[in-house]
Amino acid sequence: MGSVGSDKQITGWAARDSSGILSPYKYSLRTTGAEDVVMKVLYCGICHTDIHQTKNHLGMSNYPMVPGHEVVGEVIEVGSDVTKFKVGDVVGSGVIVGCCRSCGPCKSDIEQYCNKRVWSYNDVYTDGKPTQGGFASAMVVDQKFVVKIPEKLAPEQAAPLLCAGLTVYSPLKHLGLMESGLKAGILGLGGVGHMGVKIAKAMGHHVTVISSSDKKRGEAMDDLGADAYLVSSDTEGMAATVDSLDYIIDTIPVFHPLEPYLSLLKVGGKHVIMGVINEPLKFLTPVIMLGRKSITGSFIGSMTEMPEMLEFCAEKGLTSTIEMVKMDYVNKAFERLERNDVRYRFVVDVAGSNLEQ
Ligand SMILES: NC(=O)C1=CN([C@@H]2O[C@H](COP(=O)(O)OP(=O)(O)OC[C@H]3O[C@@H](n4cnc5c(N)ncnc54)[C@H](OP(=O)(O)O)[C@@H]3O)[C@@H](O)[C@H]2O)C=CC1
Ligand SMILES: O=C/C=C/c1ccc(O)c(O)c1
Ligand SMILES: [Zn+2]
Ligand SMILES: [Zn+2]
Repeated sequence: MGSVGSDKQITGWAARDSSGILSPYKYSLRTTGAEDVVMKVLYCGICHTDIHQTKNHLGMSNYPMVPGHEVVGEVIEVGSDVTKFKVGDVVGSGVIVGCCRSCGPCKSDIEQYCNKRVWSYNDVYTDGKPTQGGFASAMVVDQKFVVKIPEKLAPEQAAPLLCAGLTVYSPLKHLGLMESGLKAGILGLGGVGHMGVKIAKAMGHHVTVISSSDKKRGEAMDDLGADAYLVSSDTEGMAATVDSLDYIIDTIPVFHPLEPYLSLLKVGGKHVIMGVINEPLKFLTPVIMLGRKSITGSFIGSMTEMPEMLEFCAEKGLTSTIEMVKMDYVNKAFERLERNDVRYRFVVDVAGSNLEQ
């Protein structure tokens, strides 16, 4: 297996243009560097960001693009200076695979905010080659950006934690929102949102799901354990919830008005924006001033928080709720995710899809 990381040709599934349609694509892995971990990809979750990127919603996409940043794999080779991992370990990697290591954010262990961050795909690595993601038979990742998957977690269910789980855990920790008894709003019950419900419940919060439809009510309450379910177009329900929430995790991936949701926050409440939205959001200033409310954003989490979040999930018995598919279903899965037809994360069984055949 030692040759896999030595400019070996592998197969991934790549988008070639903004249609976003993925098809098999052969490319070479970089030669294994001293700090590199080579993993055979086992599973990779499909995040809504993969749609934004493959369909060029942000106008910055380069093709061919192999997406996928919720990657769980088995270590098949390690570089000479790798100390944290050995062959056979089950490991994960996420959205970021590189940073400068010398700026303020890097020195403060919040390297996700490094302006020289290297994205796991649709970016250029330090060797000048394009980065490619987890919908591929293998990946090479610097050990700093690799995490061990706790044995208590099933690898396929751990995959969505590497982006969706971390994206919720990090702002709750950073904003001091981990104490029990808080009142949470989870806006948009998709991949990130469903982990929001599970993580907030595990922290002892009272969780209200705020959804665009009534379709997920039963599952949200019965399966995910939400305490309340509010449809955003239900004016009476929204009015009854005004001034009651400590925070809202906003995962809506498209333009939406903020004022109806900001009014649900208590004095001092926090609206945390997660969605990647390519047009300006607007709101009238009194809605935040007359309540000292904050609107903030948050981007994944750090590599220090990653193992902490996985351990939190393992200890609390939290897993993601997934629909597992093979790679030949990936285009259908993207299409279903885009039309809000998944409960709650697709995970591709990459190793079981025999990409190298
Ligand atoms: N900041 C960060 O670090 C991260 C950002 N993201 C971004 O967060 C967003 C959500 O990602 P993810 O959870 O994977 O996406 P999903 O598609 O899985 O979930 C989004 C949810 O938002 C709601 N929604 C979808 N379309 C609309 C619409 N037109 N109007 C109102 N509500 C809508 C739906 O919930 P319901 O049916 O309940 O209304 C849907 O399930 C994306 O923009 C993604 O790029 C993702 C990960 C990390
Ligand atoms: O899924 C994780 C990535 C989120 C993300 C946040 C901000 C941004 O500009 C992106 O391109 C992606
Ligand atoms: Zn993601
Ligand atoms: Zn940096």
